[in-house]
Amino acid sequence: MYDPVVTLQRISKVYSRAGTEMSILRDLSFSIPAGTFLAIMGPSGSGKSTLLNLMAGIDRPTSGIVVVAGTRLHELSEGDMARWRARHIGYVFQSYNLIPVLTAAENVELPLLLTHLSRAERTAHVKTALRLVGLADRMDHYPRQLSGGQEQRVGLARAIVSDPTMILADEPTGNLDRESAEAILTLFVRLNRELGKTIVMVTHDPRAAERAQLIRHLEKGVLETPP
Ligand SMILES: Nc1ncnc2c1ncn2[C@@H]1O[C@H](COP(=O)(O)OP(=O)(O)OP(=O)(O)O)[C@@H](O)[C@H]1O
Repeated sequence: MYDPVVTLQRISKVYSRAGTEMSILRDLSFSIPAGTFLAIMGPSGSGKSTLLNLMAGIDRPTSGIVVVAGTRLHELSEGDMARWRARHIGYVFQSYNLIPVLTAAENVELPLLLTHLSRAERTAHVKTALRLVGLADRMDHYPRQLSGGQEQRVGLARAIVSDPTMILADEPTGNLDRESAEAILTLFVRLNRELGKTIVMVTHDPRAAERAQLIRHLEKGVLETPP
């Protein structure tokens, strides 16, 4: 158990475009205790996805140190980072990002292809993950044969199948109707409460954020706790 799971120390992120520098995150420091379900809110363009991607090791800060699951991410090579990410991060995307030519079960199995698990073990893990999201009867369906809500539940099964240290979700309910969104949020709450998963969710939706234990607002590159 890593506690805190995430520590950000004096993180800054600056993008340069057409000779102009844009400071997206400014001297940001905070940590996320193990077992937290945190929602990050903030206006469009405030850097929420950038912040999530720093925690996932998908992006690197301009300055500052990111420590996730006991690892200082800047010390990893790209190859080590990919292996580290497969072990520790489950990522849920707004637009699901399922591979259309693979079935639900094959999509969920993908992260396990990077592990040493046997085929039989992989199948067992895939079944467990799909059962957990209530889609045991849709294993052989292709994404086009699923509703948006079901596709996102497959996305969530793929994120949890390797039992990662942390789940990161970028607007996971952004493309869903209210009922499907509630189903996904209820799954997040269960994963957090029953399995102790640390979850960081970026969202615009105050009703989604309310389901988290903790809400932080990103405003002009700084994280604020609402009153
Ligand atoms: N690779 C990049 N190069 C240059 N600018 C970028 C890059 N990625 C993001 N930005 C800029 O950084 C800012 C923050 O982007 P980010 O996607 O993190 O915001 P966000 O809060 O997640 O927004 P939204 O809610 O609209 O998804 C935006 O102004 C964006 O244009």
